[in-house]
Amino acid sequence: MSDPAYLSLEKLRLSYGDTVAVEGLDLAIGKGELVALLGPSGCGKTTTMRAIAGLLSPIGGTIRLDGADITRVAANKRQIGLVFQSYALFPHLTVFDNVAFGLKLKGITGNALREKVEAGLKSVGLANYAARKPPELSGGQQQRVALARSMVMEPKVLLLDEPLSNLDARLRLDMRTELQRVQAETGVTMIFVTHDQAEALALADRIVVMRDGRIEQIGTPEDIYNRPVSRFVADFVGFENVYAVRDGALHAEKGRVPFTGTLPPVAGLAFRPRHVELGAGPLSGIVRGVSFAGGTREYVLEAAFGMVKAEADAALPAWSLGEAIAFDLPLAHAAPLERD
Ligand SMILES: Nc1ncnc2c1ncn2[C@@H]1O[C@H](COP(=O)(O)OP(=O)(O)OP(=O)(O)O)[C@@H](O)[C@H]1O
Repeated sequence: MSDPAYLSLEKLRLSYGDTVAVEGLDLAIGKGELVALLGPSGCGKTTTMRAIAGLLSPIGGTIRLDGADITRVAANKRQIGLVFQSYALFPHLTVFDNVAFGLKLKGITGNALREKVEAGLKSVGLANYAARKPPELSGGQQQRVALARSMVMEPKVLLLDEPLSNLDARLRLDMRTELQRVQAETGVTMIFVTHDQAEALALADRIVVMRDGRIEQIGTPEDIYNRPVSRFVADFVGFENVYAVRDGALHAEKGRVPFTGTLPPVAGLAFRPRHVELGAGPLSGIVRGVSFAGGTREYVLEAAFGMVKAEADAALPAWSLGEAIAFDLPLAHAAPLERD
């Protein structure tokens, strides 16, 4: 990340008619960075991408790329590539002609065209598939053709909207690696949209968590995973037990958690299920759910203050439904929240 503001969004405001979808968005992305926009459905991820691509005109704010104000520059003049979740390949054209399509529009022909297309296909591991047509390819291969088609245009920024969402779990993992490799080899700046936290954590240099058209938190995957700033982010990255801190006490949905230690001056505390200590401690709950999850067993406990999600090594003897368990929420493992 050499230049922290290769692409910058400043006070960006985006709407569909009277509906404001994105409000006051500030974001600076460095050259060569791989940034994930993460958030639930409807939080404004795609809308933000459409504005960066030039497919939606902002009602306020500025977009700068490589030192130039591109807020009002037409989409096809921005040098920004776009890969959508539906690959939108031309089914009747060969893989070669699909990848060549945009280059031809730019007037590139002959050997120069062939070399670029072949290099593009090689970069996504499809050098031997040039003569096939999209229906003769797997979903993952089609996705890679779409990636090659964007990459050969040598975009300054590549936008990927849910690029892996149509792939099965196995292909998804392969494509994650593929995206990281292409990004590392070409150094292209990439922004991708996902509502899958595992995907964002695995791929991104930085994650932008969005909520209701605003940014809730920006940080490295480690920041987001270990130090969520709010209940919203904590929920999103798997802290299933989130409590508010008020008047020196811990508050859950149904009342106070009878916590004896001194609480830090924060707005909330979040505990991952695997950090709930089962079998001993000052708290107690009845087992209302137990499920085997491979290496661990997941428990839902009903305590007086509400439900608690816990996890224990599957090698340990299992507690049964209806059994009462003592447990502890160890402060040492809690993530402190700046905002509830
Ligand atoms: N064409 C449209 N006309 C009116 N409102 C729209 C339009 N497209 C999106 N919206 C609204 O704008 C808001 C943001 O939508 P957006 O598609 O950016 O969300 P998203 O985070 O990408 O969601 P998803 O993960 O479901 O794709 C939502 O409230 C949505 O209903």
